[in-house]
Amino acid sequence: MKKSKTLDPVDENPPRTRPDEVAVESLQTQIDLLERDRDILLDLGNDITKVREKNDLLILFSSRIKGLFYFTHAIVTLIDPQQETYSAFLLDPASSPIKNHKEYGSLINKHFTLNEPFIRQVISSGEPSSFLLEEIIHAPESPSFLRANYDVGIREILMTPLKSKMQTMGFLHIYSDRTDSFTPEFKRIIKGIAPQISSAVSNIIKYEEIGHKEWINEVLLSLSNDMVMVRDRKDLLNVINHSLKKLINFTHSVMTILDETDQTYMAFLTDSESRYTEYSNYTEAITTPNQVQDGIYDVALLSEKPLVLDMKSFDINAAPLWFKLNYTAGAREMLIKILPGDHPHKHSLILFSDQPGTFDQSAIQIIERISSQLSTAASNISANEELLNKESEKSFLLDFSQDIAGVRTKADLEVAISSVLQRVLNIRLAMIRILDDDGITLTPYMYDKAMFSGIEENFNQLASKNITIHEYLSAQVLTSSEPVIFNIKAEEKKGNSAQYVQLWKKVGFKNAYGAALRVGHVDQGTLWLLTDDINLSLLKGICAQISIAISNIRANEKVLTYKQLLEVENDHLKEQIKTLYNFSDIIGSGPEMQKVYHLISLVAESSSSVLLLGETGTGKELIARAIHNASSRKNKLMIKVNCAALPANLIESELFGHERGAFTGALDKRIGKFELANNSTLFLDEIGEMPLESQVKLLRVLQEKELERVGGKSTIKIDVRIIAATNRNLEEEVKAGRFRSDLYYRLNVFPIQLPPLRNRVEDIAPLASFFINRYSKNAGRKVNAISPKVIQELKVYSWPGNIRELEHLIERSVLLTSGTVLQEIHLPKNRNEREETVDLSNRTLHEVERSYIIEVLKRFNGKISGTGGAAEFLAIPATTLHSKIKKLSIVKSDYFTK
Ligand SMILES: Nc1ncnc2c1ncn2[C@@H]1O[C@H](COP(=O)(O)OP(=O)(O)OP(=O)(O)O)[C@@H](O)[C@H]1O
Repeated sequence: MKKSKTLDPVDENPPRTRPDEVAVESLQTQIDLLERDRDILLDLGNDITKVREKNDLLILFSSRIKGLFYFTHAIVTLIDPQQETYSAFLLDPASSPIKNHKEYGSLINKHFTLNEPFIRQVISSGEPSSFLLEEIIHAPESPSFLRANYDVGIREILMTPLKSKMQTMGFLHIYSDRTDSFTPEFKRIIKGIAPQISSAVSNIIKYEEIGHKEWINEVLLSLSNDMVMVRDRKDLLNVINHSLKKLINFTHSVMTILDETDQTYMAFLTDSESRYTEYSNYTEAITTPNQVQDGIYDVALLSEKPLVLDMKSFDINAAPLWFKLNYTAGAREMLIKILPGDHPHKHSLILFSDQPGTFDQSAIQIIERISSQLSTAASNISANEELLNKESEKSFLLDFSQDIAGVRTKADLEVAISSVLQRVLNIRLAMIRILDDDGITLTPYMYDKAMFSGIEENFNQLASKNITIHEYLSAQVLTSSEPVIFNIKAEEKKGNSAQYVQLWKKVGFKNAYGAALRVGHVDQGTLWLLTDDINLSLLKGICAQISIAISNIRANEKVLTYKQLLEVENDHLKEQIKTLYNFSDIIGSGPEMQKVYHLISLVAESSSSVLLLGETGTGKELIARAIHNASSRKNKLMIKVNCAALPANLIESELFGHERGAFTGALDKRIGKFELANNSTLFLDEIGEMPLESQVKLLRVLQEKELERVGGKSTIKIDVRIIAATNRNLEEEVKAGRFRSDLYYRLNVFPIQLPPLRNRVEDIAPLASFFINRYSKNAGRKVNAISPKVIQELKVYSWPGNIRELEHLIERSVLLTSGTVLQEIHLPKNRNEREETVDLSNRTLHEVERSYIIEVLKRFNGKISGTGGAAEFLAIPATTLHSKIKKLSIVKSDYFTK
C-alpha cells in the first residue's frame, strides 16, 4: 500500500513568519482545519441524514467533497451477508468514467465475493484505505471492477467500510485518476463522515424496503382486484403471468386439481408460455393423471408453507413426467403450494424458475398471502365450468333427444348416433347388443362400421361370436346400476384378455364405456361406446336416450310384425270367409260319412296329428276345418299350406319364415306358417307333393316342437297341431322312395279315409239340393228343386272329381236354368261307363236285367222305395221292382257286399 501525500488546498502559499509565530500559526491552522473539518462534517452530516432518495446521497456527497478534495467518482456497494458478497447499491453515472466500459452493465449487477484479500484487508482495517490500482489489479482474485476502472484511467481507489450496528454493511468506493488524491485529511474527513453515510444508506435501504413493501401491497391489491374479476382459466392465467410475475421472477406456472378420490391430480391450468410445450409428450404430461404419492405432491400436501424444491436434487427418472419435462426445459427450482379449499375443487399452484434462489422468503410470503384468493378464484372457475358444462350438456342432450325422438327405424338411429356422437363429442359407437328372447344371448344390433375399417375381419369374427350375459365385460355392465368405464390400458394391465379389449385398443381410444340398455328395470341389451374423455353424466344421458330410441324402434318393429301378422291373418280370414259355406254344414248322413263323423269326434279334442286320405274333391279340407273347429284351438285361425302349390326352394321360408337378408330377395323379415299357426292348427294340404329335403326339416320341427327362421340364429318354440291331407297312396310313395317313412309314421297317427262320392249315392241328392240353394242364391236365381230325372242321372254317374265335381256341375246348371226346377244336367260323356261295363255279348235278357237291378240296388244300398230309392231311379213303381226282384231271384246277399 502506498502512503498518500497530503494535498491541502489551504496550504498552497504559506507566509514568512517567526518560529513562535509559526507554532502559534500552525496551531491556529490546525484549529482552523479542525473547525473546517467539523463544519464540513456538521454540514454534510446534517444534509446527509436528511437524504431519503437513493440518487441524492452521492450527488450531495460529490458536490460537497469535490469542492475540497479531488476525485473522479464515488459509488456505494452493499454486502449480502447470506451470500457473502457485495454488489453496487448507489452509483454516480454522471461522473463515472467507466459508464462507457463494455462491462459496465454486468459489473453493476455483479456480486463480488468477500472472500478475497483486497476486500478482506478493507474490512479488517475498518478505516478508509487507499490503493494504487496498478498494485492490486494483477492479484488473481482481484475483483473485476478494479480492472475496468483501471482500463478507463482510474489509478487510485479509497475504500471505506460502512458500518451499521458494528457490522460492515457495505463500502464507499472513491476513485481518482491521479495517484495522490487521498491525503490523510481527505481520509480523515471521509472517516468522520462515514457513520453519517452509513446511516443515510441504512435509511435509504429502510426507505426502499418500506417502498418495496408498499409496492408489493399495491401489486397484491391490484392482483386481488384482478382475481375477483376472474371468470375463466384464461383470466386466471393472465393474473398469474402479469401481476404475480411483477412480484416473483418465475418463468412459468401450472395449476393442478385433485381428483374426487384424492388419488390423483392433474393439470388444471397450463401456461402456454412454458418452454416444455414444445416437447412431444407435453400433451401426455398435462392430460395424464399423476399419483398423489409421488414424493412431491404428497410432501407439499403435508407442508403448511409453500414448498420450495431444488429440482436438481431429485432422481429425474423416478419423477413424474411433468417434472421431467420442466427440468429438461431448464427449470431448476420450483415452488409448490397446495391451495386451501375442499373438494370437489382442490387446487395447487406450481411455479418454476431457471434460477436457484428465486423463491426466497419474500416469494414464499407473497404466495402465502395470495393462496386463499387463488383457491377461491380457481374454485369459482371450476364451479363456473361445471355450470357451463351442465348447461351445454343439457342443451346437447335436448338436441340429441330431439334428433332421435323422430327416429323410427334402426337405420335412422344409426345415422343419428354416429353423426352426433362423433361430430360433437368424438365418441364412437362400438356396439349395441340386444338381449334375445332366451334372456341370455346378446345379439349384435348396431355398430359404427366405419370405425373398424382396416380390421373388419377381426371385428366380424368377434361380432359373429355368440356373447351371453355371462361374458366378463357384459356381466359387469348388466349387474351394475350405473354405467361402467373400462380404461383400456388398465384392463390390459389387469391381464384381462377379453378380445374386445384388444379390438378397442387397435381402434385407438383410451376408454370404453359400457352401459345396460334398460327400460324401467328390464334389461334390453348393452351399449358400448369408445371415447377418450369421460363425461359420465353426459354419457349417462346419451345412453338413456338411446335406450328409449331402441325400445321405440323395437316396439315399432313389433307393431310392424304384428301388422304383418294381421295382414296374413286377414288373408286367411278372407280365404276362410270364402270357404265358410263349405263347412257351415257337412252334407252326408250315409254310413260312410257316419264312420267319418265318429272318427272326427274321437280325435278332435286331442292335439294328435291327423292324416286325411281320399280322392280329390272328397272334402278333406272341409273335414280338416271341422276337426279344428271341434278342438280347443278353434278360437285361432287354422292355417293352410298347399304343399303342391309352392316351389321347392320357397317351401322352407313359407313354413319356417326367414330373417331379413337371409337370402337374395329376402328384403324383409317374414313370419312362417308354423309361427302363424302357433297354438292353432296347421293344415298341410297335398303333403304327398312335398320335396324330400323339406320333409326332413318338417320332421325335425314336428319332433322338436321348435324351429329356426331361415337365416336366423335363435330357436322359436311352437305348439302346432298338424292335419295333413293327400290324395296319393302314401304307403306306395314311401315304397317308391318319394316320401320319408319316418315322416309318414309321424303323420299317420290318426288316418281318416274319406269315401269317394260314388260310394255315397244316398248323399248325392242332399248334396245337389244343398248346392242348388247356395248357387241359386249366389246367382240371384229361383231354382229350388231338381227333377227326379236329373237326380237319377246324378246317381248313376261315377264322379271322378267327387263332391267338387258335383258342386261345379250344379253351379253351372243353375246358371243355365231359368225356372224353379233344375230339369237338365250336362254330365260328362262317360256317365254311362258303368252301365257299359255290363257285358251284353253272350248274356240273356233275363241275366242282363238281373245284373242291372242288382247293380242299382247296390248303388242305393238296398233301398227300394221312397225318395232316393232304386224304384225311383229305375222310374218304376216300387211294387213292380219288388215283383221283379222276386221273379229274378235277387236276394239281399247279391247287393249287400261287404
Ligand atoms: N260333405 C260335404 N258337404 C258339403 N260340401 C262338401 C262336402 N265335402 C266336400 N264339399 C265341398 O266340395 C269341395 C271340395 O272339397 P275339399 O276341397 O274339402 O276336397 P279335398 O278332398 O280337400 O280336395 P283336394 O284333394 O282336391 O284338395 C269344397 O267346395 C267343399 O266345400
